Amino acid sequence: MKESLQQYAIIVAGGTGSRMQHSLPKQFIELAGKPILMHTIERFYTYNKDIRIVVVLPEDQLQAWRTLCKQHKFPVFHMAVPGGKTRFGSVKNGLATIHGEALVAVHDGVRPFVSTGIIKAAFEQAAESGAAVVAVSPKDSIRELTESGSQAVPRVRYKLVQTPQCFRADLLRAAYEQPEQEHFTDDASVVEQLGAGIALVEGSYSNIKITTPEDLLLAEVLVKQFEAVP
Ligand SMILES: Nc1ccn([C@@H]2O[C@H](COP(=O)(O)OP(=O)(O)OP(=O)(O)O)[C@@H](O)[C@H]2O)c(=O)n1
Ligand SMILES: C[C@](O)(CO)[C@H](O)COP(=O)(O)O
Repeated sequence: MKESLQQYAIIVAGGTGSRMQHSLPKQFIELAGKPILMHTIERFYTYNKDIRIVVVLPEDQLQAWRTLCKQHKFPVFHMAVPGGKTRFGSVKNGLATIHGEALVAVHDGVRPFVSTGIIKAAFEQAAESGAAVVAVSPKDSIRELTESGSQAVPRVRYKLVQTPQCFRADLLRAAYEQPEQEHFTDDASVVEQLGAGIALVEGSYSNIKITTPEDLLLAEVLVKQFEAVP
């Protein structure tokens, strides 16, 4: 039987959160008494106590993060590294700390409501096929913008992509050797550029990316439900 590979999580939290219009980068805003980023890290540790966690932070926040971890007596061991100007640069910096054969999940630091079941399913699929991405079906109708206005498109042909996005480490490394391109909005788009197939794993409508102020209101509700039924 093949031994299972070491699992890593790169939790990207190197952004400024401009759309949140808050005085703090959104990953540090407190939810139920601790920064959003701590909730996110805990999800991966709850899933697997042996996972190795790499947290990517804005360079000027590294010291502040260490202080926050001390203040909150945050128990989860992790490596913290400085981010890049873009998400692509931040993932690349996180990936540079990972060597050898492994499975790597890339997850947004501002998606604290990912379930352990989804993390498990994404890792299992990546172990089988090399690349797996969590996604949900759209609930709204979709229109594509055209030169003359817009046009309805069949929504059954679309998925909304979330994180975690899990990959065999060698595939992810090769992908992030490529020069950054404008259409690289997530890790799957970078890996796909190599010609690799991407498997989809069912996500959850609770696995929101906290992006704009109204997401914080929703997060206040979700965190209560999540703490009751993790
Ligand atoms: N240079 C960057 C930009 C983004 N991210 C991370 O990627 C995730 C998803 O990005 P997004 O929600 O866009 O975060 P921000 O870039 O911080 O937000 P905004 O675009 O509103 O400024 C976040 O956890 C964010 O911290 C990162 O690690 N490094
Ligand atoms: C990676 C991602 O969360 C998948 O939905 C998304 O692409 C991030 O986009 P953002 O513009 O960096 O928030």
